[in-house]
Amino acid sequence: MNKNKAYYECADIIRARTGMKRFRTAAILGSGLGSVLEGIDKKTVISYAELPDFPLPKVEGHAGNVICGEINGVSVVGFQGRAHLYEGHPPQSLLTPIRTLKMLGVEVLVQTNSAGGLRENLKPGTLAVITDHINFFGNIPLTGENDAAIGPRFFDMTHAYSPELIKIMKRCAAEYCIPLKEGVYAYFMGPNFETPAEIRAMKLLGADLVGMSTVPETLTAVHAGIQVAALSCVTNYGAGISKTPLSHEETLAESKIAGKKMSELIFVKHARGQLKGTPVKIATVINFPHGTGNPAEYMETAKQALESGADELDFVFPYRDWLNGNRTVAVSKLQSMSALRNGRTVLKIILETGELPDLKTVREISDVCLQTGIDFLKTSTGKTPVSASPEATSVFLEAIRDFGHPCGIKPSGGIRDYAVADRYLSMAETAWGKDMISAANFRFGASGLLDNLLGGLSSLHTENTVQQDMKNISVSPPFNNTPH
Ligand SMILES: O=P(O)(O)O[C@H]1O[C@H](CO)[C@@H](O)[C@H]1O
Ligand code: HPA
Repeated sequence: MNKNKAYYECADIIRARTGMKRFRTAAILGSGLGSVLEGIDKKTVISYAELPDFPLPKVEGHAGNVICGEINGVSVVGFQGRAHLYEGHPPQSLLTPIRTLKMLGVEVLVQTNSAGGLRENLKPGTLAVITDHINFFGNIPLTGENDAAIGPRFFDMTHAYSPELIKIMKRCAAEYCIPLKEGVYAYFMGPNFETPAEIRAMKLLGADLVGMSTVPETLTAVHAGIQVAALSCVTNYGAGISKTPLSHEETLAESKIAGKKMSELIFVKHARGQLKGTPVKIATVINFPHGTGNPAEYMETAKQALESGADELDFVFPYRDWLNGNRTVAVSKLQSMSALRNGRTVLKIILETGELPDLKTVREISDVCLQTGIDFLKTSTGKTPVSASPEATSVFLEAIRDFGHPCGIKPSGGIRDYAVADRYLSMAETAWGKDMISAANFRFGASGLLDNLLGGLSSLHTENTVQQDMKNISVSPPFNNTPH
């Protein structure tokens, strides 16, 4: 290999600055997605400007930093932003970042980008894994003399986007209940967005996504023997499909939201890794937080959650349907959710009691839930002005006692200190009898309570119940807000 190439020097600088010799995995973070790796461990940030011959992005949303560190003990190097050919960079200048990765020992490159969606199911906000691409623009980084030490003159693109990595991405997304679509990415050089006719043509040719990046880097990486995976964040429908004019502002606004989902995918995984081998149970919220979700979508999410090993589902009762007079609709949604359970699933129903007009309604809905055979009545999502209340909890306790079959309760939302928690517990003891209360039928929504409990645990007479309960942690799917 020719030692004069700038990418050797870039790799040396990165090694020296980070003290890390080798990086296994790399990520390129597209428009507005630069924050995805912000939370990595042992972080070092190096500006592209410090690296010789590194093309500097000039577009907003591309910070131009190398961010290095570790995720779950795996060394990662990320590029916050990329240079695009439409910025006027010579195509060959895009070789430097990818070959720097090669010199650092990178085996897997995960690319992200913002893209237009060409199909109805690829609506803004969707994440899609790229399965292949279409490139009609000849001027790519590998045009010109070939460096045979890096890769062959002619190289195969049959599996440019590693089928193995695609499988892993899909598995991870399913595990963390992140809806993930897939599609073929059509590369346009830009900087203009495409015309409606171009979009129609691309659709006919089999494209699902469209964008102005990723392909030069994929080609350069595949040539160098690096495995590629790529994830598009759909920020808009393609021209002619979108009802509004396309703009980079829209790209940035949408990708900011999706960037959070991407980070959560990475860091929920991190948390999951840490929980491995512990008795901590995984619960996920469904139809959260308003109980107004699209049944097809939340049923799919619940299915995926169960397939991925979730132990518990916290379903927000469609209380707005109920309050609008559509009681049959609300009950049928509840029954469908209940029917989805496997033998070991714990189903908790969040009634959102603070939004119900009176205690009579709390009782009516509680009775319907009990007749459906659910496992816990839960007061609140914590997202409404009024959350758990002793009055609603008392109605739960009576309804369950009258029903005569086991069902637990979970006061949740706004319970922040153990004195208050203790009051709820005393209510349950009075209603059901002290010996009847256990972690199997009494829980708190503990997220705001946990630190306080840890401080005062030893003095609490219900130590065993609370400790047991703390083994049940709720993990919200990344598309939702965290439940309380
Ligand atoms: O592909 P990334 O770099 O994410 O950015 C996409 O967003 C920009 C257009 O808004 C274009 O650069 C397009 O390619
Ligand atoms: N076309 C090209 N690039 C894009 C688009 C698009 O519709 N959206 C985001 N990047």
